[in-house]
Amino acid sequence: MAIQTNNAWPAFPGDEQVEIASLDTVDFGRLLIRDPAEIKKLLDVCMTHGFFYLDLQTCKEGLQIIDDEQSVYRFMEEYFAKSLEIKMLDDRKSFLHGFKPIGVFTGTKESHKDAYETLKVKFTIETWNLPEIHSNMRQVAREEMDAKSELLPDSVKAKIELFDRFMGLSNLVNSTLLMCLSDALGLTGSARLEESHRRDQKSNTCLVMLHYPPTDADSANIGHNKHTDIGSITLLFSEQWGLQVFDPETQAWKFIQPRPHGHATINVGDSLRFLSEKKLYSCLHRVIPPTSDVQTEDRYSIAYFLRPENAAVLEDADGKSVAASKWHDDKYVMFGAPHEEQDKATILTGGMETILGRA
Ligand SMILES: O=C(O)CCC(=O)C(=O)O
Ligand SMILES: [Fe+2]
Repeated sequence: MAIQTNNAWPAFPGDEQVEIASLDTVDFGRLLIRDPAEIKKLLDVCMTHGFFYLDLQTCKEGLQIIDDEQSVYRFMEEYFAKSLEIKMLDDRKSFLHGFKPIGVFTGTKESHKDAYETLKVKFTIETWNLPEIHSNMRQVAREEMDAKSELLPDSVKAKIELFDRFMGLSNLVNSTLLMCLSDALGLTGSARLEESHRRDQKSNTCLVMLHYPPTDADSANIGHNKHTDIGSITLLFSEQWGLQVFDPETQAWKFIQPRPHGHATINVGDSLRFLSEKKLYSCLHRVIPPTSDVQTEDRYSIAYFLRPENAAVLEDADGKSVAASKWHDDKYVMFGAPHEEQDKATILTGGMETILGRA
């Protein structure tokens, strides 16, 4: 469906008419109270598209995330405006911690590198997973542990209360989705999805803040290459255009319209697809400059990646058993490989290109 992008809000940067994906909206407040109809809707969208909007305006926890989302954007604007030299002090050479400069991974176009920088946050202990701890004590525990952490950037330490709350609530959203999906799939006992995302086990769950600065048409860096997400559920926020999803029906990329001030975008990742005996749909997506190869505005996005415990065993697209942590590490290595190598294996797109057609 071609949409008049000049009527869209937020405004589409540019005069071009582009295809926009029509995504369903799931109500988070209804999921929190385990509304059966909403749970069924959640399962349906995860089995058909694997990408949907989550309305966060219908409960107090959701409203708090929407508020905090704005504070995280303000933090990001300030952080990414620093010089590269300063930001590199936070480079931890890690997929889970600290700063990543532009150009580490492969871009959307042949022989181009990526056009985004990131700041990743993972706390030493995930205290929000311990509901029995009173929130004040939780805060103290967080501050004491992470004040000493060499992995956590100082600018994050300075906003620890904001990140603690935002990541705790993001975790609540993603684990609620996981529980509802287990219910909807009729899973019981050790087969429930929560059982491979246990609170006291090590995982690669983390928060990633992404910044796509303006670029020229002749830049050697472009976009965020096509991929499926590594983990189970991604909670994503952005106020700017650029995210696209591959539509198998038309075999074309479609833009996802940002819906700021109330909605998150959710997508299913490879691990959840593999854990659900491939019943759930891990969708193929990418980020490109909305105006023909030129990124005219700064784009900021916030992704909270829920991933299974490191030791969980997945059956990948080729039917091979792989530990969740190995799938994570191998996929990150593949993000940096040239297109030719990426196209030879199923890892970059979690085997979804076999199902969807080649993007
Ligand atoms: O920046 C975005 O909107 C999406 C980023 C993304 O797909 C990812 O980091 O996995
Ligand atoms: Fe992604």
